[in-house]
Amino acid sequence: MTERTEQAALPAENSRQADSAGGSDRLMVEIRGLTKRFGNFQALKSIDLTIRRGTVFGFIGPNGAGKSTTMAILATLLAPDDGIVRVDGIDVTEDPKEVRRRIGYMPDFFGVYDQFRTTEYLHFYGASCGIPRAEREALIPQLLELVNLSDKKDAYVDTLSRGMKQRLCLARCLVHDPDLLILDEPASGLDPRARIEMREIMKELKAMGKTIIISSHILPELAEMVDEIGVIEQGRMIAQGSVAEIQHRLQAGRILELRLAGGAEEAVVLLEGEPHVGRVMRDGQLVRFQFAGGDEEQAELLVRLVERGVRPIAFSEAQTNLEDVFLEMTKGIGVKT
Ligand SMILES: Nc1ncnc2c1ncn2[C@@H]1O[C@H](COP(=O)(O)OP(=O)(O)OP(=O)(O)O)[C@@H](O)[C@H]1O
Repeated sequence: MTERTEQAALPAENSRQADSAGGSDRLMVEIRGLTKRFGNFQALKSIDLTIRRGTVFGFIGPNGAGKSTTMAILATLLAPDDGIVRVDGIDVTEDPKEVRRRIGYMPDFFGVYDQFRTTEYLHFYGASCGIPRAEREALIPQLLELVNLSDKKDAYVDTLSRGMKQRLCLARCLVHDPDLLILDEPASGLDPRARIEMREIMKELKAMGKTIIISSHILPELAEMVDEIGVIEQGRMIAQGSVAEIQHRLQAGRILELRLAGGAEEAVVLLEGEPHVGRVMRDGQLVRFQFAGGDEEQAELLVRLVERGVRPIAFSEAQTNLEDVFLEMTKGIGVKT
């Protein structure tokens, strides 16, 4: 864990600069050659990472891979040693104040002031962001509703469950309506129900047009809510892309599934003689095989199989989940689940 103060991530004021270039193709996060050292230890080794506006980005990697360090640099809490880090086109070292206006950062530890009631807590943060009381009066009930805490508006923070405290921290991150949310393990330590709730909130935030970076070890949870993933391992980015793209890259092609009306053994023999086909596996009348060709080759393959008497009931791409991909990529490295 990196040492830092979460307070420092709060924006100095609420005033939002006029949205610059506009358009969803604009990069919300641009990281090039990012390097970070702690003494002699190199925690980040020339990381490249880009995230387009409106993307929900899952940042995954085993313990100590460098996720929190990268996120703390994006949140302007740690200084990079080398490389370029921009949020919405603004360099984190050149203009950290302007970056802070655009981000909401939720660290992987959360300090909440237990003596506050939830509403007071949000007023406190809202005030420190420079939001006038009248605006806060209208905003805070909306935020509490968004994070499903309306019924806890008068509760003392120390009476909230862990999941509720997480959601309150999330509401706090949203007080100044940031464009980019940086959420370090928002689902960690939550029970399954609380995780589902967190996932639903992420969906709402995405619908509101926020760009979100979520780090997690809870991979199936991430798979359902992210558009893209980046895998980091020992301070290096080892992959970035959509879940499907990364699966393809990892498997050097796709896994196809052929469900047959009969004749699976003959189909296996035919497939083994086909170009682009790798390992072929059979389970009854279900045949699965690795396929390194593109869509066109896949269509031609099906035509040839049918011409040679194969009778498919279904022909589709097999679903593999994000957890399989991640474990495959980080084989041999301690993975916290
Ligand atoms: N302040 C620090 N001083 C020295 N080493 C640090 C410091 N902060 C982080 N590190 C080291 O840098 C590496 C990356 O840590 P980081 O917290 O970014 O990993 P992580 O991927 O977030 O892991 P986790 O999932 O366990 O939080 C680790 O080896 C960690 O021990």
